[in-house]
Amino acid sequence: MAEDSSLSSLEFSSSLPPPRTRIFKIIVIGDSGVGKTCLTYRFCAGRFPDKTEATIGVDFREKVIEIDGEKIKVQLWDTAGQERFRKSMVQHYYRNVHAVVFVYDVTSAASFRSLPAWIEECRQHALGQEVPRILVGNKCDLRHLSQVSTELAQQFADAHSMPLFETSAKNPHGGEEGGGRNSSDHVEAIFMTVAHKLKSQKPLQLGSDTSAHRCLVQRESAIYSPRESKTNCAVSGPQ
Ligand SMILES: Nc1nc2c(ncn2[C@@H]2O[C@H](COP(=O)(O)OP(=O)(O)OP(=O)(O)O)[C@@H](O)[C@H]2O)c(=O)[nH]1
Ligand SMILES: [Mg+2]
Repeated sequence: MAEDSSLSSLEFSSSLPPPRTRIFKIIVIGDSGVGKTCLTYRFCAGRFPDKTEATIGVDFREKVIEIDGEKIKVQLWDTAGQERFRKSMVQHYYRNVHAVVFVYDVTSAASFRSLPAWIEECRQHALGQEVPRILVGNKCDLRHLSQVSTELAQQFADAHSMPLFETSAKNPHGGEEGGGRNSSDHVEAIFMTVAHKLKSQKPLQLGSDTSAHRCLVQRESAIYSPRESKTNCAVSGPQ
């Protein structure tokens, strides 16, 4: 009998679900060519891609990071900047999103001027004010070609209550290629900052209502704000 009960407790413990990994869905948006694919690739693969083509629809990149002993899956949605490649996907970008990264290219004043339109798109998709937004000026390795001053970008960021990061997906340690300047933010640090912010905003909820369960019951049509979503279920692909 004693043997039986120890067997069943062994079976029970081995059938427990493995520790869950929360998913933070972060969308990266901005004009075509600003470097969204390169930035997300740099964060997830750790290097600048050899070659990129215009993104069609969306590409997903994921990286599991650890914050305070908790494993978190950062799921980056590398969206298409070209209208014709994004229009059928836009509503999926914004569904259950946890944070938004706006990207402009420091060598393109036009990409900076487009930012209000990207912010407006977020508004139209009813993104809650609690969803963190950050502003990233990319291609800082080409400072000598810069068309957007840090001061101007900072004013814009302040006006929209966003932190500003200036970086380079190509040379994330900053500065001109081969030069000595070292003023850019590291790509890794930027996404880690977002993840830290999300983690502090969404403390891990313990209890029977597990993330796996919620993911299963979450309906495609269900719209809820990330604040309501205590367990951060995110879809794993285009819906
Ligand atoms: N010098 C420099 N070039 C970059 C950097 N980031 C991206 N690029 C280049 O900019 C071009 C566009 O980069 P992508 O990452 O494909 O741009 P995107 O924003 O994803 O464009 P879409 O997919 O069309 O929306 C490519 O030729 C990249 O090599 C950077 O930090 N520095
Ligand atoms: Mg792209």
